[in-house]
Amino acid sequence: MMARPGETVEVLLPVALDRTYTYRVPFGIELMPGDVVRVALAGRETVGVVWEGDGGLPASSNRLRHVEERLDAPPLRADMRRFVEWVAGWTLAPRGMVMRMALRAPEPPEERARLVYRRTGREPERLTAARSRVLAVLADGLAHEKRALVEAAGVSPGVIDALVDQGAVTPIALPPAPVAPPPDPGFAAARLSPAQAEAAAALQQAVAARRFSATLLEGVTGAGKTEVYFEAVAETVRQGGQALILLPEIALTNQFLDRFAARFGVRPAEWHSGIAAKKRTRLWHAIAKGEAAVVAGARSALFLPFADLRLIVVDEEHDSAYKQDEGPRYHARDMAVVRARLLDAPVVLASATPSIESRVNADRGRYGHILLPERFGGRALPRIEAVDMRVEAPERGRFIAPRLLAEVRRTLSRGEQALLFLNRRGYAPLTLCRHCGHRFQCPNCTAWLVEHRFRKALMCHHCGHAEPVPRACPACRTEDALAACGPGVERIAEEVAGLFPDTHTVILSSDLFGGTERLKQELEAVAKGEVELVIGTQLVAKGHNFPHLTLVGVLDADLGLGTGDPRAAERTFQLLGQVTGRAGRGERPGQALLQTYDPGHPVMQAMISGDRAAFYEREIAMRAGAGLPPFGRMAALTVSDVERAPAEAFARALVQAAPREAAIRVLGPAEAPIAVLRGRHRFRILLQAPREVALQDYIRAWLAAGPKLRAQLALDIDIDPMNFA
Ligand SMILES: Nc1ncnc2c1ncn2[C@@H]1O[C@H](COP(=O)(O)OP(=O)(O)OP(=O)(O)O)[C@@H](O)[C@H]1O
Ligand SMILES: [Zn+2]
Repeated sequence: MMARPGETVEVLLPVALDRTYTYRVPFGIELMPGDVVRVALAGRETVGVVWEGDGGLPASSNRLRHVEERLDAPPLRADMRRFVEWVAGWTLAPRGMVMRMALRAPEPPEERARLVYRRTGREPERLTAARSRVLAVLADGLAHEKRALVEAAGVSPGVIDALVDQGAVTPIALPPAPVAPPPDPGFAAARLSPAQAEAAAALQQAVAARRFSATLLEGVTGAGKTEVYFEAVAETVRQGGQALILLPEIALTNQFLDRFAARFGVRPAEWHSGIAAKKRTRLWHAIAKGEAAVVAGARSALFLPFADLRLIVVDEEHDSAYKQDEGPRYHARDMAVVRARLLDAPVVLASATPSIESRVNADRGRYGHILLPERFGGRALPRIEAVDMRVEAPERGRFIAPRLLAEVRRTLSRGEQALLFLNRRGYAPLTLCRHCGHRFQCPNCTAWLVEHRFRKALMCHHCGHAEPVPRACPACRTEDALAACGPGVERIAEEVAGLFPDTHTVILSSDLFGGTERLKQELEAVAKGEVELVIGTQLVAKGHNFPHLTLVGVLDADLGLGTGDPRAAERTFQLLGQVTGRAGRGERPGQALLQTYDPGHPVMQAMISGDRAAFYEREIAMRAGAGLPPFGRMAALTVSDVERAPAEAFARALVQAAPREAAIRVLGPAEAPIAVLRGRHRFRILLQAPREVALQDYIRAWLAAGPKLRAQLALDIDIDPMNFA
């Protein structure tokens, strides 16, 4: 509904509030929902969005502030406004905070034209040596950029300016190069296997239908799922629509971008926090104009202002990196399905190890289900065996069992690549004093400090606290008595260096010196086979294609089990499935060894037998029996305070105020497993309810009537929690 000068508009502001603010429309403009406006709030200027509500009323009060101006920005479209409402309603995050994610770069970009220089044909009044060198370069009759010209002629920029002043050279303004060159769907279509072709055809049909559909594309590791969904993307581009591909670790996936370029002739537009601000702004506006046809992005790309989004692909849909763990706590996979539904467009969820949620949706017919049960090109899945650490223990102070060591040797001697996987950064997860037993704990968190030898520091993996490793124990003052307990990847690297001193080894861990750029390079070197032995954390498990890798050794396959997380078995199954799935993707067959103290565990059994179906069946039955997601719904409320007592008292008061509702169980409060985090004491309340209960409505009503937060208290709401720490 339009609001005219003198009437009111409701404006949603990017602040932690649910409500909209009323402003008066100034003279000279009319405003519609979705318009991006600049307004003053509490003495500060801020950019907001005209929202649905009671706008369009006569502004009776003279005290009402007026809108400062409407920005020259693409309006937030109706489908995006509905999406914002939906995400806020689901996560119970303030609408303003969700809208903020949709308004990442509203200010119009500086579209600075590129200047190129050409000869006019007129001679300069005075011909110096420098000037004639420039004219010689320009003798090809083409237009050159200033920087190129300066370099080619070996002159200073002033020489070119002087030639322009004298009319010998003229600048020409070219429009800026497109921020996202168009992909060509016909560039190099892959030759698909019959199974792939069938899967691709089904997805292309879903795109052609231009209706909502959700499809689980489940294919074993190396099945070629990427090639399959690329065909759906191609179909979308052919029809003139836009496609979004979500990836969990987009900042690291040069390989993916190159594969896209091999298929479509150009790389897709990339959207993640590593993209420079200027480029992001240009991209944001290009996407709003419908110019960027394909975007590959992190979860925040869901909030991009697509003009004509007709396909969403969520690759590695099981990945827990899709859950945002601060601010609005949304799960990008689930919200991708919502966004697709609001757009009436298809969404494809791809994984070799689907989430239980998606599997259940597929089993129940809510999602389509496409299976690729075999690897591409007739390649075999790796052979997987357990190494029973109770009977095949490594030597004292070592972490690699003799059998795994022998396999590493054999692999290297054949000129193939091996990966040792341990999902733990640093050197040792615990440091203690041999003399008095003192353990190094984080001053801000209930967590042991992890020793990082390369950085020569003890670090907290929760808050980032770091301190130098002391010579003397701070408790008993004994010198040189500190002992490292347990291994991290750095310690494995030390063991390997002793055993294979001449082997080209690399550690891949998110805290590698040199950051993302270095990691990308190392990953590429691994893919090219330039590295013989890789030691890595979960970062190496994600979607990479390492054709030379034939052996994967998992040093502690039990690591993720035995936590209180209801998804512990599922997560471990996925992680082990992904990391072992890196082996044998090239010419040579692969194998994997899992070091475990519990080879009979259902997860280990599923890995060894390869009977994935049995694992899903069992896990789904267990969840159904216990009323756990996706059969029941959960929410976690975390109360925190800098002091312990008020946090606990408030959590208790909150539980006491919980309305009685037969179907909803309110558990707690209990101290959170990480009882103190970043200096805040934490108490947790868990809610469990059957699927059909509107849990958000219950929580909303409860909190509205319950005790009010005061002073340092904070309450954090997590619907469908993935993190129970
Ligand atoms: N039709 C095809 N033609 C040529 N090569 C293909 C084809 N399909 C797949 N491949 C190759 O097979 C390998 C595995 O494919 P891809 O990475 O898409 O598998 P995936 O199913 O995504 O595996 P994962 O789940 O482990 O990431 C890649 O090197 C890919 O280039
Ligand atoms: Zn800490």
